[in-house]
This record gives sequence, structure tokens and C-alpha cells, in this order.
Amino acid sequence: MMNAQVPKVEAAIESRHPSSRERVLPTPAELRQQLPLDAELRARITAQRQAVRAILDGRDDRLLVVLGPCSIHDPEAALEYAERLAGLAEQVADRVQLVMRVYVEKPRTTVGWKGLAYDPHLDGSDDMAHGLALSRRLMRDIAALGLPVATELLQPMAAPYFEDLLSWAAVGARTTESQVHRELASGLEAAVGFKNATDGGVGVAIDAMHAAAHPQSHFAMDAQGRPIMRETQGNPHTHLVLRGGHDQPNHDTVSVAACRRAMREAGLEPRIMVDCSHANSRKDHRRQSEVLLDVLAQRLRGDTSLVGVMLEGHLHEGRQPLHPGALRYGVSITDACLGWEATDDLLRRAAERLRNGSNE
Ligand SMILES: O=C[C@H](O)[C@H](O)COP(=O)(O)O
Ligand SMILES: C=C(OP(=O)(O)O)C(=O)O
Repeated sequence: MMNAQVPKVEAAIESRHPSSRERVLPTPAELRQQLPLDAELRARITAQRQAVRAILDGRDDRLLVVLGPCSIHDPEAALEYAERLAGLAEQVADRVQLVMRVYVEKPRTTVGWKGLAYDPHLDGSDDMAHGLALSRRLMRDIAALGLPVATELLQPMAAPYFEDLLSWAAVGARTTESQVHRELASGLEAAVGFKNATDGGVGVAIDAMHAAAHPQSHFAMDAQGRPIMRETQGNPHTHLVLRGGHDQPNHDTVSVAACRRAMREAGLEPRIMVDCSHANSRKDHRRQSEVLLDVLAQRLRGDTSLVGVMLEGHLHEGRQPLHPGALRYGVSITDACLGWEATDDLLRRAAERLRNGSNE
């Protein structure tokens, strides 16, 4: 890990409650000042956001592909992945817009490691000040490579530390029903994908799209860490992400048609991304290729509602248990991922099929 190069943030320790411990974190403004964006990078991120929005608006018929590690635990490996991805992105750019998953917060079904922003040393020391700095710096480096950055927004208070870097954000299956996350999404510049619920239901994601498109007044924290009332304008760039539910895939033509119908009936433009992982792959990372090729076939048969796909990939395939000190480089410590070679091959094949307009 590249700890030494990250600005150190002083964290005072306070203890007000007998049952908990408190540590002061830097404000978003302090972290942004330590890790600023120059005018060139800001312009680049604006262009990255516009590229994603153009696909969602139907002004660009390229396939949106959000891919990368299930979670970031080693910024060095993530940056190596990003460098490879940036090279590939150029070669498929005529048919595919790549966006890198830089997931620094992980929702857990019960308990478990919650991501780089929470526990960057992977040892339960929960050095969140350092985790936030590492996360922001990594996202900045990746955006500077020319790759739009995607993340899952889990803790609304964490969003101001990096939302200026994001081109795409997920609200996950476990939080799509949350009013607080819908409010957050309604004020973002980034496009937002709402996942279907863990039981496979798409209704909550449809409700979420409505709520996020609407202006909202909500409690929030400003860049100086003060509580504020934020009034949002509503986010017109949202879409639904089909990720399957309870081990049942929902990327097949019947499920996609049902989702499209439900969105139309709710007065929404059907814009659907298929997450090739999670329940759609029945948690077998190798099945992601089949899912992607199936989605591509549906698109090539004329289903323009399928605007994108999501893949979980890392430098090396599979996953490993979190044993600090005994970790293999470039292997996921959360869900299993496709390895680089398989991902590279799959995306080149996908781009070729889109170029030829045929499933061969
Ligand atoms: O994408 C990752 C996981 O599926 C999600 O964070 C839930 O993980 P868990 O069930 O291992 O807690
Ligand atoms: C947690 C994730 O997905 P979901 O919310 O679909 O479980 C993820 O994409 O990392």
C-alpha cells in the first residue's frame, strides 16, 4: 500500500459516550484542499460525465460498461488495473464507453470488511481519515488517466469527500429503498444506477428513479462539515440496474421485457443496465461472460433499452479470504472477479460484435 504518499490528517480522539469511541475526521473541504483538482482535470471529469449522460439520453449508441474490482483494497493494484483499462478503453472506444468501478465502501449482508474508506489497513483499525484520503487520491489518479470513475454511494456523509470525481454512482440493492440515498442521488452531477432489490424486485428501483428525478430538500453536510439543508434540482440521469435476486438471474429477455414494461407504465424512459455479476452470475465470476454476451445478443436484436452492463474484474481471477500479510496481489477480497485476460478478451469480442452488428 502507498500510505507514505498520502497527506496525513490529524485525527483527535474524543470519547463522549461510554459505549462508543469517536475520532474527528477531516472535513470534505480539508481533504479537497489537500488533494485538489486542477482546471484541466475538472474539465476532463465534465467531459467524462457528458459521455456517460449522452449514452443514457440515447444521443450516443455505444455500450456503457462499468467494470473493475468488486472492492478496492490495494490502491497500487487498482491503479495497475486502471492503467490497463485505460489502454483497452482507447481501443474499444468506437463502440464501448468504459467506466471504472472504484468501490471504496461495501455494503455487507451482516458484518465484514466495509471497504478502503473504512479500514484501509485491513486490520480492523478503521483508520477512516486515511481511508478517505487514499480513496480520493486513487479516484483522482484514475480520472486523470482518462477513465470515468464509478462508485457505490453507501454512507451519504462520505459522498462530499469524492463526489466531484464521480461520473457514475450506484445505489446498491440493499439501499435502493432508502429515502436518504434517493435524496443524495437527486443532487448529484454523476449519473446514478439504482439496483433492483436483493429479492429481485424492480419496483423499489423504479420508485427510486422517480424520487431521485424530483427536487428534494434534505439534511446534509456541507464541505466544512456543518449540517445544512440542501435543496436539489433532481437528477435526470438515472437508470435501473438488473442484478438478479436470491440467486435468480434477471437478464433474460422475459425479465428485461417485464422491467421495460414496468418502467414505461411508471412513466419512465426504459434505461437498463445489466450487472453481469451478483445473482445474475449466481456468484460464479466465470458466468459473467455468458451474461454479457446474452445482453449483447438482445441489444443486437434491437433492444435499445439495454444501455449498459456491469462486470466485476480484477488483475487476477477469483477471490481470497482477508488474511492480512498473506494476500495475493491483484485478487479480490470480496466477491470473486474475472481476471484481466478474460476481461480484455470479452470486451474486445463485445466491441467487435457491436461493430459488425452481429452475434458472431
Ligand atoms: O458486492 C459485494 C457483495 O455482494 C456485497 O457487498 C454483500 O456482501 P456480503 O454478502 O459478503 O456481506
Ligand atoms: C454490492 C454490490 O452490488 P449489489 O448492491 O447488487 O449487491 C456491488 O456491485 O458491489
